[in-house]
Amino acid sequence: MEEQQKRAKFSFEGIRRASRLYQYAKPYRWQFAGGLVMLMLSSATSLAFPKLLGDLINVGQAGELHLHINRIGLMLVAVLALQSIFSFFRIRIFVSVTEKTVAALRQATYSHLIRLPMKFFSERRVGELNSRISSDISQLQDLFTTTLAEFLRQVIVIIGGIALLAYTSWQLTLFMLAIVPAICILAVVFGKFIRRFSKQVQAQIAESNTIVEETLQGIFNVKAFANEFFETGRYKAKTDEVVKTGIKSGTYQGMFVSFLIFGLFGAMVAVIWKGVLMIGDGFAVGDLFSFVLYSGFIGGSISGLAEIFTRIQRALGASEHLLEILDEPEEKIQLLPPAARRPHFNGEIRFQHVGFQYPSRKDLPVLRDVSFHAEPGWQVALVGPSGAGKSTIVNLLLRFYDPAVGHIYIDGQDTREYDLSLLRSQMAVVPQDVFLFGGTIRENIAYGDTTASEEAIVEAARQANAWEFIRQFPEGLDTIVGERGIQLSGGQRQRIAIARAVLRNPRILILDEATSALDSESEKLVQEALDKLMEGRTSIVIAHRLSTVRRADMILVLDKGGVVESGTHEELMRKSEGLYRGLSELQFSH
Ligand SMILES: Nc1ncnc2c1ncn2[C@@H]1O[C@H](COP(=O)(O)OP(=O)(O)OP(=O)(O)O)[C@@H](O)[C@H]1O
Repeated sequence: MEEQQKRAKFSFEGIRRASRLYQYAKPYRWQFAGGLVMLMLSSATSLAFPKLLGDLINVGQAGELHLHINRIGLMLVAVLALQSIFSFFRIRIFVSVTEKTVAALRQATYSHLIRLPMKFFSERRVGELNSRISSDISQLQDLFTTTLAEFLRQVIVIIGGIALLAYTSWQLTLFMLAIVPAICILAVVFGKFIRRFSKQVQAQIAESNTIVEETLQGIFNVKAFANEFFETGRYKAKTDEVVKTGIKSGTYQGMFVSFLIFGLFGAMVAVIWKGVLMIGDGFAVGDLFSFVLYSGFIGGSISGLAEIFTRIQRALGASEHLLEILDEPEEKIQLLPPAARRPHFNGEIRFQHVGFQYPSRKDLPVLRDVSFHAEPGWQVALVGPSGAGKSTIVNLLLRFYDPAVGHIYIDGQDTREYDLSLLRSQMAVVPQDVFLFGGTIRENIAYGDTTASEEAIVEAARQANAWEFIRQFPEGLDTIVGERGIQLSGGQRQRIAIARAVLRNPRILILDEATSALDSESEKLVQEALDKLMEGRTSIVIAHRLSTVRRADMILVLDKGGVVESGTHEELMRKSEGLYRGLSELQFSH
């Protein structure tokens, strides 16, 4: 029952909601109208054929073929020529409108998607979002280029055809109409039933594609865990499901087609039978011939409508998915003028009784009553066992999320009151797993400030101790890294990330220390670069090795979401029962 209600709502609400996507086509509405005119003209000319052929037979029957053959022949050629011209322009115009509309829709969806808050991304899979932009939009493209045009053409043929038929013989038209619409209604009901299956097949195909995408992206893990057979099994199970549903859907489709053939051709036979009985008295053989042709046109169009109806419903489903994304509220970010990006903050940070849980797991408090105060230029180290909430503190500072209770102040002002883009422009992150985009080293460093000059980039690389190794590559800054380029070592990637941060010149620096050990030479270079980078800025360091936090101005020891100890290394070491001292002894005992 509930399912049915939902589906009924889907039809009416769906069309209304999907019509909102019309805004992307609006700039091209006149062009689209031109295409519609072409479509109407080409459909109308196609309606002239049966009439002309019928006339040809009639004059033949009357033995006057030689008198009229040239006239009718020429008219047929003219109709053909007109139809070709109209069809060419219809396709050309519709394709151009569609391409532009679909590109606008793609751009709008992507630009919206990338502005959504982190909360949105932490709850969704990349593969799923990817398919929104690729396959859902392609379905809409089909709708605009072929489906809609087909739909209108069929409607014109049906209405125009019936009008012409009624003109030839209204009795025979009534007879035909008594049979065909009944079949048409049955066809639509059947078509709706089939649609359920094609939707299911699509969903299953999307799921199996997600497996391919995720395992290829994470191929390192798949291989390292020797899980090739496990993944093959998982993929096989999913694709086997597709086969099962696909075959079921195919069976019903087959039944649907046979039903249409039997019903429609049966109707045609009935019409011919009735028509033959009516010949004579102003109704000639040629008229019956054109009548049957028109009925064929109409029958074909009606059966085509059911398929088109299914396609429109599918496109409605796709637009529903897209609208779901487009309706998600964006983060309040904006393009900052370069002047606004200049150092702005002093870098004083205060957490006041901050409590937090992730929106996706509301029952699990991740931070409880976290309070601390860092003076500008301080180096604050966050230590504590895995899952203690260190990264969460950073997430809140970057305002990926807002605290559930309490406040975070920067320079005495609540972070919620700052412009989000300005706030983030004052920070830079050197993450644990450095992500390099598949481009040149130059582009990767310039990610910190996309307007930076060549000199600034080189200087940043120098400061990050990265210039030495970059210079040794034959292509220098233009060396391609990432998927299709050379693979950099862990230490090199870290230094690229540091150069990125240097270029950004942030007031607040966030460092997520790499957990993987670098060799001592590389470690020295990275540490040196980091020390230089931290100079004169407030920095929050997520420390995994206690050896690096000794010089911190303040160490916050976190456990189960709360700050259990805080102070300098010396202060904390004095607490004989303290967690920090315990952890410290554990790390240095071997
Ligand atoms: N996006 C998220 N949605 C729901 N829960 C999350 C999310 N991110 C982290 N958590 C949970 O919040 C808790 C704290 O995680 P957090 O990443 O802050 O810990 P951490 O101290 O940085 O750990 P580690 O040192 O292992 O990185 C964990 O229990 C984790 O499962």
